[in-house]
Amino acid sequence: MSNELPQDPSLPVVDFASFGDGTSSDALETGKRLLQACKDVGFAYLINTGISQAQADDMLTWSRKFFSLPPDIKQLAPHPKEGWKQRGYSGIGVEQLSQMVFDPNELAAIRKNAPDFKESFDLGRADSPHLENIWLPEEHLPGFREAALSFYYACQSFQIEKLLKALSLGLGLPADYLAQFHRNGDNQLRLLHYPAAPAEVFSRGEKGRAKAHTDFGTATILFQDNVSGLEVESPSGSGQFILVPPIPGAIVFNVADILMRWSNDTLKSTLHRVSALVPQDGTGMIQERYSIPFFMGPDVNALIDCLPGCSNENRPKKYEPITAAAYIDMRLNATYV
Ligand SMILES: O=C(O)CCC(=O)C(=O)O
Ligand SMILES: [Fe+2]
Repeated sequence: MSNELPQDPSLPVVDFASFGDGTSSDALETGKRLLQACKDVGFAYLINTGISQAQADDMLTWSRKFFSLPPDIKQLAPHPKEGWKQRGYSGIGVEQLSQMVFDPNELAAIRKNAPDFKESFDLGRADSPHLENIWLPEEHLPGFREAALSFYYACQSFQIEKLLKALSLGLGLPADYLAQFHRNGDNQLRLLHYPAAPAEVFSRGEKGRAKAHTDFGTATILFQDNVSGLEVESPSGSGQFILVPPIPGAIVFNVADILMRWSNDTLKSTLHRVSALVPQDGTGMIQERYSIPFFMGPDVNALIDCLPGCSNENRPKKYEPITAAAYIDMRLNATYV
């Protein structure tokens, strides 16, 4: 796999080339480096993960094919109404507004309410007892199901065999420590498509790509096509956002909210967003963008209690233990009030 690393990448780079099965001193070094990135920024570029750029490109090509299908076909795999059932196809938010709003207050209200201008398809493991995948009838896109599941399992293998081990080692814990809370594979692969649109609909705030947010689960890895847009809040505390452009061969990693709580806020779940960047091609159009996050979550019955080594006299435990299920319920209730 080729890594054309820029001179001064905007995030720390963590190299898994010599991680092996997580037992060597090199593996410990990788874990420490990853942990430092989690403390400093909450984000990193990962290279030599074992998931090749060719695999990611192949999945991005499937994603393009999927989203190019007619809307009524995509609707044959509809996302359930219950927001927590993260499976199947979600269409682009219904357009809410006229192009002719100039009142600043009205515009501010619209900006706040404008749905993200994107469509998505979610899937998980094939054998979940409580959350089944929702597929298109196979004849509409033969091979899609198999390709998507195989990519899902490639991400999960990296998660279990390397990433959670590296995090555990970095935290000074046995390599398999975090994996024991991730036995059921409650993860989610999301194909995302941000359609092209004229630049002014973004600059006027009528459409956005993804508003600033943190992710819910343990951690996320993200594959992007070659259209930039992901931005991460600067650790300087200035409130500014740093562009995280795609680097061929590199995967973007971030800590999510459960891991931040679990680590007594030692590791950071950092705000990030997707902006519509105006290309310098004079067309005035914002290019479409495809990305694929893999959201990792602990088993629903896992007890999220301060990890060993993350609290002491000077840094007392901030949070009560909570099961992952109760935590997620709490967050969803806060979102949909
Ligand atoms: O599309 C991207 O690059 C990031 C998406 C994201 O942050 C999310 O879906 O949580
Ligand atoms: Fe995110």
